[in-house]
Amino acid sequence: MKQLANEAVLRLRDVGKEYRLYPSPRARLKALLTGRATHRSHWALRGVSFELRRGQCIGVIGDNGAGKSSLLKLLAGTLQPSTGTVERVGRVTAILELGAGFHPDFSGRDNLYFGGSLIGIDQEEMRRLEPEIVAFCELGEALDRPVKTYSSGMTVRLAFALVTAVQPDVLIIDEALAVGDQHFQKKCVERIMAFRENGCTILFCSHSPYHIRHLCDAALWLKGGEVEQFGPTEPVLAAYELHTRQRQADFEPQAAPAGAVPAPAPPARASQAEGARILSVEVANLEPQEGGQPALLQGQDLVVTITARGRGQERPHIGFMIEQSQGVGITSLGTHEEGVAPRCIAEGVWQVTLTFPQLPLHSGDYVISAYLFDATGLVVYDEWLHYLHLRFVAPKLMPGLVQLPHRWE
Ligand SMILES: Nc1ncnc2c1ncn2[C@@H]1O[C@H](COP(=O)(O)OP(=O)(O)OP(=O)(O)O)[C@@H](O)[C@H]1O
Repeated sequence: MKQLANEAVLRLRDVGKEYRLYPSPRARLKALLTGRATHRSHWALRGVSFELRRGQCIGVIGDNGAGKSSLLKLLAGTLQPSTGTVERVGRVTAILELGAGFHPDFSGRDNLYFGGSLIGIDQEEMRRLEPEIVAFCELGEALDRPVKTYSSGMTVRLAFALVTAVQPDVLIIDEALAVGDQHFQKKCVERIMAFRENGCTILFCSHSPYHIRHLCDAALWLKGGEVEQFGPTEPVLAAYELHTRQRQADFEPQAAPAGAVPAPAPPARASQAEGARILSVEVANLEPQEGGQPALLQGQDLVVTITARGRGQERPHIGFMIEQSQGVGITSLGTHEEGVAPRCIAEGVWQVTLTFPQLPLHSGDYVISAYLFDATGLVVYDEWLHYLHLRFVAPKLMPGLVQLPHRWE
């Protein structure tokens, strides 16, 4: 069958998922035996309808408990919907709960055949794929040891190599990739990107707005089990970030009054890469203000210096983002995207200075974030999200957000 570029590969119609909560295991058994309902029901998803087309990359976002994992499991087919239908076209592969299907007493190699048969790879095909999988997972001699002797990182490597040995039509990924070392994470991301270039539809759930912004062409925001928004990434992400900030403000009644902006906050996320982290983010010519007001930028140039420690000898990449304080993204930049190499200022310590001459923004309050990436720019080592709020006063008062390059005739 000829496959059309905009053909739907996944279609959900009015999908709901109910979890039944019993007061005790005994009550569950009793309900089973008597057929009388003694449970409390919890609808983790309700009325979810959308379509994914071939080649789309979708990021799923939402607060804890919004139903993201339940949705991914329904799409993967490891969970059945309580209402509605999920239609899949072609091969759907899920990287969820990696390694959960392995048999602990079998060797890694035997588990390839065992696990492969569960995801539709027969013995003959596995014999053909085995050398590639073995090379990718880099387990060496450990491959012939029982899986129960593996670390969680080793299990993930084997499982990832197995489930991605054949390019699927749809790839579903949760945060499982956070396990495993940076070297392997990078390989995984590269493989996923290659799938994407070959027209595979990718759906992933991530708490990293950077990855969603850069990898996805659409975002799906789940709120309380329902689709709050589904559409092009940027507006959905901006709306979600605004919601997150409002939620935070509701939870922090002691925080500064409306309009006031907090002083530099500690980093939003500590680095997980051995030692790789942002060391400082400095903005030149900032004058602190009283009464919780954001620091005032003196002059018209915005000059930001970001210093970071890399991983070993690797030359990392550095990213920057500026947004309106109320959550509208303005620009994000990365050295990897512009072929810029951060300068080395001490062993393993790197720095960039980013200058926006005559900052073309209108007067207002802004917030900046800094990112540290690996040498490919794919893996985020560290992120200081909304690190510094600042106020900028443009020479002229004009409505709007930014002065675009323009020409009058
Ligand atoms: N097996 C289960 N039995 C009962 N309730 C469940 C079960 N799995 C999930 N839930 C509930 O369903 C809701 C959605 O859970 P889900 O794990 O899908 O959310 P999530 O968006 O992935 O959350 P998180 O970001 O915290 O991982 C939550 O209220 C959760 O407590």
